[in-house]
Amino acid sequence: MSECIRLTNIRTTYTGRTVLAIDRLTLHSGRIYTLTGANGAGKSTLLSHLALLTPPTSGEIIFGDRTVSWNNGSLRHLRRQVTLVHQSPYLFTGSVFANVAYGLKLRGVHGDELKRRVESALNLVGLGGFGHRRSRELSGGEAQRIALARALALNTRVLLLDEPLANVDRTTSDLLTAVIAGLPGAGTTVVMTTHDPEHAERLGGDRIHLVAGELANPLTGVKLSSNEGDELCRLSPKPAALFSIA
Ligand SMILES: Nc1ncnc2c1ncn2[C@@H]1O[C@H](COP(=O)(O)OP(=O)(O)OP(=O)(O)O)[C@@H](O)[C@H]1O
Repeated sequence: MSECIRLTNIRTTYTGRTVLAIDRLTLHSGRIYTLTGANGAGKSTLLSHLALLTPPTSGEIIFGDRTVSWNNGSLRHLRRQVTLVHQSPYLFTGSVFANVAYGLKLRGVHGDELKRRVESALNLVGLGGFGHRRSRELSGGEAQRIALARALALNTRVLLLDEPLANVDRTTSDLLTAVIAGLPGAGTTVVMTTHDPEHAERLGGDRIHLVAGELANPLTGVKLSSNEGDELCRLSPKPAALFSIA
């Protein structure tokens, strides 16, 4: 199993307060991770580092085989391999097609290839045929699915999803869960944050659980020792052992 992202000795501090302290964390290619933790545990901060949007105060991030350097042009190249879908994604005024096509066009995809990739992404989220709809006329759940389609169309190496299931009904949640669960098969590394243990269980994958900015066992809340962040799959509980669902 090849390494996709490795974090070493990460410390992130705001006004003198350490909000993230991760000695080692390794994410593998083609795996799915659910990122859990209470409000303020550091999930968004970690997601922002993984998206290469903000640097930690100290420590090292290795992306693929490259150490991330925060102040040179290579960052732009690396960022193109990561997509972050925000909890309340912004769709600009215009058609659904234009929204999904936007990032592809920036990457130089045009014509039939553009059309094919947009339609295939819309089909994946169950909204085939929605291309002509106005984005402002979508329901919240539909907008969430379009935002996911926009990310899927880019087919990046890493997909980061911030609470994609938080504001959708059960049917949409099931559909999105099935789509997300299928992504590692295509080689994508997925990290999805959630407050809801049931969502984490339904999606499966390995758990990255944070307690006050540190990696912890999702079952017990006990902080991990420094090398356990490399072995999350060993620590991730089997669903039935963790939660019972009605
Ligand atoms: N820009 C900032 N300036 C100062 N403190 C910040 C900043 N961003 C985050 N924090 C603090 O860092 C800690 C971690 O915040 P973060 O948003 O990463 O947590 P979270 O787990 O995503 O929380 P939530 O579930 O509420 O979204 C919190 O105590 C927060 O107040």
